[in-house]
Amino acid sequence: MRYVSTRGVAPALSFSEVVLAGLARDGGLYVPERWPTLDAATIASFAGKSYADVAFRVIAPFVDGDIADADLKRMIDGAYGSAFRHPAVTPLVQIAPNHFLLELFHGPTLAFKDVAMQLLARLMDHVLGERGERATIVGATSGDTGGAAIEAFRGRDNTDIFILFPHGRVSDVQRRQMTTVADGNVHAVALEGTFDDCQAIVKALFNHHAFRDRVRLSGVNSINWGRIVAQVVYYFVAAVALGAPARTIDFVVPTGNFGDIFAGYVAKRMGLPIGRLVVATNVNDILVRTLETGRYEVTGVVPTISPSMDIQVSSNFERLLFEASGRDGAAVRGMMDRLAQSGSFALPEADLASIRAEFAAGRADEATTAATIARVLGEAGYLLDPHTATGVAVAEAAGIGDTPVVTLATAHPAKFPDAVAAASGVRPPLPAWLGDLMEREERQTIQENAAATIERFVLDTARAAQSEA
Ligand SMILES: Cc1ncc(COP(=O)(O)O)c(C=O)c1O
Ligand SMILES: N[C@@H](CCOP(=O)(O)O)C(=O)O
Repeated sequence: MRYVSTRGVAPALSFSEVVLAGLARDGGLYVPERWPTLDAATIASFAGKSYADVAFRVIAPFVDGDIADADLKRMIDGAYGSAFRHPAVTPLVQIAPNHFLLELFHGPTLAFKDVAMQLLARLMDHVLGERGERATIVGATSGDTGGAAIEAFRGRDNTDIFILFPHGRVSDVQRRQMTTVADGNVHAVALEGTFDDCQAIVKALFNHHAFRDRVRLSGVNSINWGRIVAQVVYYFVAAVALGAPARTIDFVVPTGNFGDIFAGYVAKRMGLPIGRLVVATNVNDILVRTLETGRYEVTGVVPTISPSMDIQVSSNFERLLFEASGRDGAAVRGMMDRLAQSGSFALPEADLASIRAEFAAGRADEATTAATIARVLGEAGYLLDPHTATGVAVAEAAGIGDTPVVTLATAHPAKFPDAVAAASGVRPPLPAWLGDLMEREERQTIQENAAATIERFVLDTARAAQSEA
C-alpha cells in the first residue's frame, strides 16, 4: 500500500514513511492510494472479539506488511491494554431509545485522542528505532490532542515533543495535563493566539523544508494518517456491537478538525454499513455553513464551553475534498491556494453534491449545549461533557428513528468541570488516579504568535535537551 498526497505533487510513501512524515512536502495530507475493503463475513466475525483483535484486522490492510504483523500486533496489544480503564476500551452506553454514546474517554487523559495517540507513539517509536533516527514532533492543540500526545510520548528516547496551545483558551485540566509533565523531552508552549494560529504555525514549519529536514520534523495531529487509521477501529467495534453488518448504523460526531468523522467515512469506504455521518459543531460552524452553502469561509473563532472544537480551518476536510473531487490533486491545490489567499473558496457543484450524499451537519449554540447537559442528566442520569453534548443535541435535532444512532462521547466531563457545573449544578470530580493534577507543579513557556519565533524556540530547546542528555 502506498500513500498519495491530496495535492498530487509530493512523492508516494509507504505506511512507515507516512507515519513519520506527518504533512506531505507539497502541503497536502496523505491518504491511501486505494481503500481496502472488508467483506460482510469478516465484519460479522468481529462480534465478541477484543478491541485489540478488531484493531489488528482493521489496521493491518493499511500497513500492508510494511511493519511485520507480529510487531504490529504487539504494539496494538500494548496500546489497548492497561492504559485504558475499561475492559471494552470504547464501551457503548444507551441514553434513549435507539440513541447510544460511544465512550471514547477511558484512556489516560480522558479524551478520544488517547485511542489513536497510544498506538501512534508506539508506531513512531518502532519505526524510528528501526532506522536509528530521532524526530522532533511539533503539534497544535485546542486542548485534548496536546495532553494525549504528551502522555503517549513522554520519556521516549527517540522524540522531543513540542505542543502549541492557545494561551488562556483551554480548560485548567487540559492545560495542566500538558504543563505538569516533568519529562525532559516534553515542551508545552502557550501561544498568544487561537488554535488556528497554532495549527497554521505547525503547517508553516512543515512547509519550511530546510527547518523540517534539520530537526527531522514529525507531526501527531490528525494530519498524520496514523491518527486517522487508529480512529477507524471504534466505528467497527460500535457498529458490530449494535448488529452490523446486518444492520445500518448512523454516527453523530462532535467535529473540529474533521479527523474523527473522516475516520468514520473511511470505515464506510471499507464496507461498514454506516447510514448517516452527521457533523456536529458548536457555534464555530464553518463545516455546517459549507454543507449548507457550498462555500468554505473562515470567520473569527468564538470561544465556547466546548473549547476543543473552537476551530475554523478544519484540516481533514482537505482529505474529503480530495475524495469528492475524484482524487484531483490540482483541484484541491487550487482550493487550498484560494483559502490561503482570501480565506474562502467555493466547492464545485458536483463535489458538494457528493459530500452532501455522505454527510449531514448541525450546530448547537451555547444555550442548547448547556440545556442538553442538564436535560440528559435529568432524563438518563448521564453527565455529558460539553463536546459530547453538542453531538447529542444535533443527533436529537436530526431525529432518531428506527436506525440506531451512535453519538461519539469524545471527552470525560471532568475535563470541563466549570462548564459542566454551570450547566447542570454537578461538578464532576477527576478520577482518583488523576486526583492530584491540580496540585502538581506547572512548566510552560509563553511564546508570540510567529512561526519564526517557534522555529527558534524548537531549535534552541531541542539542542539544549540533547546536550543535557
Ligand atoms: C473533546 C473533543 N471533541 C471533539 C473534537 C473534534 O474532533 P476532530 O478534530 O477530530 O473533528 C475534539 C478535538 O479535535 C475534542 O478534543
Ligand atoms: N480538538 C483538537 C484539535 C487538534 O485536532 P487533531 O485531531 O488534528 O490533533 C485538540 O483537542 O487539540
